[in-house]
Amino acid sequence: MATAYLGSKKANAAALMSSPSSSPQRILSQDELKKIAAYKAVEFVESGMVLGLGTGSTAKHAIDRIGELLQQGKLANIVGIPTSTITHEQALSLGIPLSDLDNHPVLDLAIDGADEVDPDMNLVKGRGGSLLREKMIEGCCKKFVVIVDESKLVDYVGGSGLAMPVEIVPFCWKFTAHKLQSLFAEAGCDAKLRISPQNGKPYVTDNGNFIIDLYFKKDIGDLKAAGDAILRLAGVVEHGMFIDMATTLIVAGELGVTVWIG
Ligand SMILES: O=C(CO)[C@H](O)[C@H](O)COP(=O)(O)O
Repeated sequence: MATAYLGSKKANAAALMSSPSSSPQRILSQDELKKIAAYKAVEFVESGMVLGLGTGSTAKHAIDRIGELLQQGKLANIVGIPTSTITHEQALSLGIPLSDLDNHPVLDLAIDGADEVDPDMNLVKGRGGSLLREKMIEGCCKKFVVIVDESKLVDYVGGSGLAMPVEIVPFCWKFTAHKLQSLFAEAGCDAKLRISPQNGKPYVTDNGNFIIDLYFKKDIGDLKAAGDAILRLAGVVEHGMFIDMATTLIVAGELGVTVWIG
């Protein structure tokens, strides 16, 4: 599969958006594309690195690959910092040595998926529920490599019509959900408590919190201002917009892999 290395965010966003994602003849499955992006990202990993290990079906492929390379002796002395309990368990099962931010406050590299990527490499993350730990860990990395299949590319944050998650404390969650919805009334925001499909109860994060999923009908505009307004609400722990955090974006599509360096 061909790889293109691109440098300028705006120009290449346009190029990526015009890639033929709507082609009627789909050759590779979405999961195969995720795996291709993940394996490409692992090419950035070197022995001795402290690595942020992301969460989700795309990041899972990268962690499997890191485990495989360690077992083959092609990588050594890796320290992984997992972004969720599920990733912690996966990494442990693969024999990847693990640590945490208390012991390794600066990471060499993190690899993680995303739910949306806008033309400026701003992300929506957290549909898998791990946004707080992801943001803490990925905010401490010298390099943050984001891996997606081309379906994750959007014109603007919220543009997929799917959720922008916000982690909140459980105390009076309806009050906080209402405040969040009111904040984005002009964008036609709908705020919904995330429910666990396993037990029909509120979804509880690794940190014991709830998640409110925000759905926007329109572009919310200034992301930094929106993020700051969300964080000013008492009851909010963190939001799923990762603004100006990604340093490298790897997109796998039907025509090949694009490595987009911000
Ligand atoms: O933010 C995340 C988890 O909290 C994931 O990175 C995001 O949901 C993408 O998941 P997937 O790789 O399964 O599509």
